Amino acid sequence: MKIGCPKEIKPQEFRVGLTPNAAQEAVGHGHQVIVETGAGLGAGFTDEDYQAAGATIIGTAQEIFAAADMIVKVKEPQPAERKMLREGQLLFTYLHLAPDPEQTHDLLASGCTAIAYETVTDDRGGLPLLAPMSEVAGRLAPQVGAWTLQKANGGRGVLMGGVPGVGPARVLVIGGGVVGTHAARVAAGMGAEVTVLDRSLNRLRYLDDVFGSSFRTGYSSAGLLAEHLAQADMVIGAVLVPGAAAPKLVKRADFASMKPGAALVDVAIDQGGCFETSRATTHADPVYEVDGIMHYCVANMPGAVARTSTIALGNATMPFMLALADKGWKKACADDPHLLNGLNVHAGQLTYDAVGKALGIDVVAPASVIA
Ligand SMILES: NC(=O)C1=CN([C@@H]2O[C@H](COP(=O)(O)OP(=O)(O)OC[C@H]3O[C@@H](n4cnc5c(N)ncnc54)[C@H](O)[C@@H]3O)[C@@H](O)[C@H]2O)C=CC1
Ligand SMILES: CC(=O)C(=O)O
Ligand SMILES: [Mg+2]
Repeated sequence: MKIGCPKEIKPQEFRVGLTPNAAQEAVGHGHQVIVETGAGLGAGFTDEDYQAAGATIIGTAQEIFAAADMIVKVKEPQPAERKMLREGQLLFTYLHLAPDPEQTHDLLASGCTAIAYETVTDDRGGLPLLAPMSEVAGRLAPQVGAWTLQKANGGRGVLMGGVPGVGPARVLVIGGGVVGTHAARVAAGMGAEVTVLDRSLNRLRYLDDVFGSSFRTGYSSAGLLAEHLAQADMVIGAVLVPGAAAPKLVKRADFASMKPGAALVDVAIDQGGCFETSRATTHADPVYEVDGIMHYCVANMPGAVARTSTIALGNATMPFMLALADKGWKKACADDPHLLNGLNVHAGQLTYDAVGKALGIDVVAPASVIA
């Protein structure tokens, strides 16, 4: 199979879909790998690194999209990339379709087959291709939140760990999954007083068992959420209902009871965000203010630490990428129901229920398109 890796074109996105190590594995499996010139530079990989791995360097994205059987990327295809996708071509990348009707319609119109990293599952109920980037974004969230809390950035002027004689920042994390756990660990490590709310009692039990007294846990009811919002210096939004648009848990009306200059970090923004007032921002202009509350809503946070993120993502995607290339997508999905769960679009039809529900589009059963 011919595997194509274009340079990412989303603003300030420095990750790349294939590492030289992944390219080398694919070449070792008998595949041809074509990489756009400069695609890896943001993550510290040169064209020569890819050539040494056996890949061919190509001058333009147009040539990659025209030649490749499978396109491997990081972020959802941008409008210019969507125009280059074609019937029968396989796209393997993050998609986040539920909050993005334009992208969904373009993918359907292209006739391509699209497998979304974020809905591939594993045996333990996890999302193995979302997890590495959730680990990164979770660990980044208190760091960017602490920056947002600084006075010059519009924040409340509160130091995460406080100092002797002055108490620490209060950090509320909504959603105790991968993002929430890593965010809580780092915020607690910075000395903040941290509470994590979740709707899963099993998850709260796990957090309590593993992290003991380093942060508190609570059941995410509207009443408890309101209590904690009023106290918080920083709120990290980390909820997920897989594939679906994020529930809007914090409303604009809640801001009246919050501290002026509090920082909201909406990591769930790639699924539409869990604060009513959230809209996606970029690394170039990450923060805006609504009613005195600062919002950080960057939808590709891991792009800020592109080298760490690219390697972490590549570690997770490689076996799936190789299965798709070795077997073709139909057999790879037939053999692995977890990979089949990643199928969102095929030949003009949606194949993922939560996306169809969010956008009001009919869905066909994924099993029916691999039969
Ligand atoms: N902005 C960015 O750059 C990035 C965003 N993300 C996003 O972060 C979000 C979280 O991802 P993960 O932590 O991997 O998901 P996860 O599935 O590990 O955790 C989500 C948690 O939310 C909880 N939850 C669901 N509804 C809730 C509610 N009403 N109240 C409280 N908790 C609730 C679930 O029980 C679960 O524990 C996703 O939208 C993901 O796409 C992930 C990586 C990067
Ligand atoms: C998960 C995601 O949206 C990202 O890594 O950019
Ligand atoms: Mg997006």
